[in-house]
Amino acid sequence: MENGHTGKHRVAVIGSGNWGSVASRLLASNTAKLPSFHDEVRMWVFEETLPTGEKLSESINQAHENCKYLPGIKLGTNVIADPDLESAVKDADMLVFVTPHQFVEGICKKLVGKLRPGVEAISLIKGMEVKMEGPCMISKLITDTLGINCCVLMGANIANEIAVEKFSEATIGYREDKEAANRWAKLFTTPYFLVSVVEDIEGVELCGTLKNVVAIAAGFVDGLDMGNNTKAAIMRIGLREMRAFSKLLFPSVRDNTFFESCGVADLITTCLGGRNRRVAEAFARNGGKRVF
Ligand SMILES: NC(=O)c1ccc[n+]([C@@H]2O[C@H](COP(=O)([O-])OP(=O)(O)OC[C@H]3O[C@@H](n4cnc5c(N)ncnc54)[C@H](O)[C@@H]3O)[C@@H](O)[C@H]2O)c1
Ligand SMILES: O=P(O)(O)OC[C@H](O)CO
Repeated sequence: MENGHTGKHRVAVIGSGNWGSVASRLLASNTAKLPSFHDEVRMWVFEETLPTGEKLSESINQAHENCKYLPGIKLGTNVIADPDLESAVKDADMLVFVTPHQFVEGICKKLVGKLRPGVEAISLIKGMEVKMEGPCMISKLITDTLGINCCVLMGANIANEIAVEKFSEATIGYREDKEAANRWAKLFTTPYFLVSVVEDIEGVELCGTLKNVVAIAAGFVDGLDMGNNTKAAIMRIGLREMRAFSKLLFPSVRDNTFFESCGVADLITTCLGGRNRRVAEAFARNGGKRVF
């Protein structure tokens, strides 16, 4: 697959929160170096007005920094913030979805009929839609709404650590199209971000989704000062339940996927340092009442 205009792939990132900004930075460092990609990474920004009165997208383009979601880190001059969704994706043939999961359906509906032919997608979103008919994976939502192939990238990836180039691993899950998955792996791999590829899209995506539930339990354990042994038990039993639940939803899910970065490693990092753990700890320490 090649982009018709220049022969180079063009990347757009849909989302500019903490992980969206870090992913854009990482991708832009690679597109600047790899000859098969156009330098520029367009990053769609859900527009906000900052306390200074400035628009977030303008501030990003001026300072090359997302002062709200990733303060203190330069994104690279080739990351261009764009508050107009249609304009952000119009030339792209590689789309990275990285918004909170609850916004994806609305975004996809706005993109119907607006994409170039042959576009490929990848989802970095850890979550699922729960509909009346049952759970729906985000990659499937993207594929069904837009009629495009969609891989997933999950892993032990606390964004603030990747922002300062601390070593991390990640797992790309794909269905059938290994060539597309390898292209994504090339685009994401850096010396500090090591990506592996597995043919188990549901397994990889469910790991990224379900570990959040276990992390909340781990946060309760911390908030109740129950100790490390109890927390380890929660993580072990949680991993076993993640596997059982995943296989119940998709019998094709592979055991080995739970030993990739997207599985046990993401579970550990989220239960140690993730936001889901933190929020649950704060809730428990506050006697089960809302903190904010
Ligand atoms: N932060 C991490 O360390 C991390 C790591 C791996 C995966 N993830 C996953 O990445 C996804 C995105 O998380 P994040 O950390 O980049 O976001 P975030 O929680 O830092 O920020 C929220 C984002 O949502 C945007 N937003 C608010 N209202 C919106 C709306 N109505 N429509 C569209 N966007 C809106 C905000 O502008 C902001 O960009 C999540 O699924 C998360 O689980 C996060
Ligand atoms: O901060 P959390 O809990 O959303 O977790 C962040 C990442 O998913 C860790 O891999």
